[in-house]
Amino acid sequence: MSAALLSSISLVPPPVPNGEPEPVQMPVIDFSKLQQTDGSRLAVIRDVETACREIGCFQVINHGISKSVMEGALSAANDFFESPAQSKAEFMSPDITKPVRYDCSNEGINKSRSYLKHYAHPLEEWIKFWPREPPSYRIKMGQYAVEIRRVALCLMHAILQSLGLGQAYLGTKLEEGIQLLAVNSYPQSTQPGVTLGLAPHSDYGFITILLPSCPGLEVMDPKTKVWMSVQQPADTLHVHIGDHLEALSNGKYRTVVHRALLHSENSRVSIASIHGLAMNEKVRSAEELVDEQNPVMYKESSFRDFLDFLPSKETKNKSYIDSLRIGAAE
Ligand SMILES: O=C(O)CCC(=O)C(=O)O
Ligand SMILES: [Fe+2]
Repeated sequence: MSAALLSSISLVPPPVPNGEPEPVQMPVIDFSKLQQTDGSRLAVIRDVETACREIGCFQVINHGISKSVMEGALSAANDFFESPAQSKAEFMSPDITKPVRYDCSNEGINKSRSYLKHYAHPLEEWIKFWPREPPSYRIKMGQYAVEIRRVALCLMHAILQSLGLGQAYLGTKLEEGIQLLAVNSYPQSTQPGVTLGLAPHSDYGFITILLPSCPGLEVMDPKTKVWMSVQQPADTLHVHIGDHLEALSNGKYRTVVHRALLHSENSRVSIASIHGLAMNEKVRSAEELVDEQNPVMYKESSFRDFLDFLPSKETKNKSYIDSLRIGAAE
């Protein structure tokens, strides 16, 4: 492992190199207060509502995931990408329905991102497909996957409450839902100025929780369309809203357009944990959020529909969320 890469596995973000925009502090949600039953939870639910409506992302503190679990997952990710090409190659496949997929082709939006994607819930069903190299990958990534899902479920219930639907709105559908880990690797930038690692896109699910080894994530301000460089203090988790939550909320909350830039001083790994409903479960705009002024704005769709959309011709002209928006320009 290179010294540069080793030094990037730390939860203390290195200083932002000269010439790059000042990072923006995102709204902060105190996760520990969501566990309380008194007014503190309601105050945090109001903060969740404001963050989701105004910017579509927030950061979570006091989530209870230990530093060693977070660092363990980042170092397992890093060690996987550093492992011999041969052990990564076994996961290369054009079939996007495979349980584990590695891609270093830098095609499409992956300007200079290599990634490993795999399902993570239920863990016992999927972990047997995960990489054996490095030997600690399954243990460390598995621990992180379980912990981050606990946080994700609580946040998704809080988001449903913030929409006025009640935290139990979807019954057990969130618990039965999928978790997909996108484990990303970006080289250190060799060019002066901004270099794209991952081109602008939104994530398909309800929420994505991101853990990076160093800065690089940018989110688009939904009002001004200006890119904001995300500041993620040590030990926090970055959460953003995905396409299916936009659809469920009937547009009250908007999916977050984001991209990743290469860092000028470090190579970078990030782990995106994507959470949504089960593969064939259709997401619909909540009836409670539909009235004469707010007619249904989205077609119903499932994760399976998203997988079918990816290789389709339609993908070339529009994003998945655009394909769901009723009345959007064809
Ligand atoms: O690496 C990042 O910061 C972003 C990753 C991402 O957007 C994704 O995996 O969908
Ligand atoms: Fe993303």
